[in-house]
Amino acid sequence: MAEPNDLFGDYRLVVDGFLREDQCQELVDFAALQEDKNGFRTISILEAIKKINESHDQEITLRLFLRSSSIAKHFMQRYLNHNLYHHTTRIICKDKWDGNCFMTETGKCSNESLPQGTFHAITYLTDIEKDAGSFFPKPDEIIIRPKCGRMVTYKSSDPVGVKPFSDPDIQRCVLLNVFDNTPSQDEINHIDASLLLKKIDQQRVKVNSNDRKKVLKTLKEQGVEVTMTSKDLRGKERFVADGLASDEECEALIELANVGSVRGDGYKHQQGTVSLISPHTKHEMFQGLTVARAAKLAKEKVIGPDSVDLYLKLAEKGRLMVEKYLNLTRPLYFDFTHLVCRTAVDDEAVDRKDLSHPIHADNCLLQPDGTCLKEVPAYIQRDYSGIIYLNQEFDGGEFIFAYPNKSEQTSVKPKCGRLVGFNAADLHGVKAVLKGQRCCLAMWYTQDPNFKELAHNQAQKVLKVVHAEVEAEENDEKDNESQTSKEEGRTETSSKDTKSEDILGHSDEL
Ligand SMILES: O=C(O)CCC(=O)C(=O)O
Ligand SMILES: [Fe+2]
Repeated sequence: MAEPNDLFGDYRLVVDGFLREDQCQELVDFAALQEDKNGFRTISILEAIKKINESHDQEITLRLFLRSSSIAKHFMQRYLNHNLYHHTTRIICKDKWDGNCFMTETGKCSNESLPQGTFHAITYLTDIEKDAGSFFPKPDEIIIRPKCGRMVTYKSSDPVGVKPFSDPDIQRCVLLNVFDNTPSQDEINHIDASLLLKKIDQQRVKVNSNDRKKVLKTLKEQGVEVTMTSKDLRGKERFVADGLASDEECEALIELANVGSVRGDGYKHQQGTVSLISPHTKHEMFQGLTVARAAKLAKEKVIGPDSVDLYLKLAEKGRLMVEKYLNLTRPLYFDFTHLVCRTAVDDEAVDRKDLSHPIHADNCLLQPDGTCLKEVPAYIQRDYSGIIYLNQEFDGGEFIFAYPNKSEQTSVKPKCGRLVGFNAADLHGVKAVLKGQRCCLAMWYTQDPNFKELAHNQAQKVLKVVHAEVEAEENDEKDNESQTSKEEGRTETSSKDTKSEDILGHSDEL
């Protein structure tokens, strides 16, 4: 954090870490469809409300939009130690700026517009290496580099400009928050937006409680069957269901995990560096693939889109089963989804006393006295967990529920298509994987829509584009082939079939 002294001016602050990359991307995409006459893509809270009223599709993005500007407001209030109100809240994206006037962050030349409100907070949504910085011209010029999640604040009367940029690869997007000491329309828009979201929540609860039987029936028809109940597992909200995935599906996902996953993925924050070795035990290797990374790899054509479709589809099946079987009236949302494999490093290490994953709860910090503290850094928003296993060809690796003294209570043997669903506060762990590789799809769910993982929606959008590209390539290929066969006569027609099969085969490969 850079403070006013470093920045030569009162109320000038630069603070990093307000948004993650996926959140920046989501807000950039939200503004993408709204181009105004000056070449800006921009959306306000009021325009967002209209959009959500037309279709609830992007309700989750509105939540993020509201939350991001509320966090900025709370931060400023804390810093200034007095109340503030929203005056203007807008996402603004621009592709180039020729610098023909002193342009402010609102996109207007400074001589065209009077500064509005009392304080400005600009949160960058895109990373820009050169040009396009914000700058304080006085007393000495200071340039701030745009970077996703970085917020710069200043007094509205403090002149701040935007440096010109023309590189076609640059898109400069910011979340503009103007605050004032008295409430105005924008503050009311924020309240209206929150009420709209509450209404959507209530509707969802209503629909949710009505469709339980139907969904469970459909899942049953698809071969899903509960094989261990809460009684068998000696806990209130626990079950095991089989038949969620076929052998082919399990194989495809294991292959996806092995091709696309990053060793140590998901645990970088604990380790400092990415490591081959599991964060839980030195006898195992740990690799994981997030939904966001899977979508990225599909976009880069490293993996086929079908395997990512399958990843999302299976996760959704698991989510539905946990929500419906446990009869939860408030919907479950993905908080985090991870395709994970654990592999024994040394198949000979048979007398291991360690666990593959020590006894823990997914939403609190287990204390030596057996109590569990629901405090950050635990993921306290997580309410339920679900693990779908993908194989059984390994030694050890049983999932166990545990007593507060960490001793084993009940155990579940993984196998392809088996789901274990449980309350995220239940103590559990994984026994050592003694030989081979153990893969599963791990899911953590929340009932707070504000924590809904953005990656699933973002991945769906990416997959739509990738599928369209693959289809277009296939059609091009077919056109070329039919052109060639027309030119070369009937003898060549068989090669056309082989070719299109190749392409399909390739996209189906993973
Ligand atoms: O893989 C399993 O069976 C459980 C893993 C687990 O509990 C976790 O990752 O939090
Ligand atoms: Fe866990």
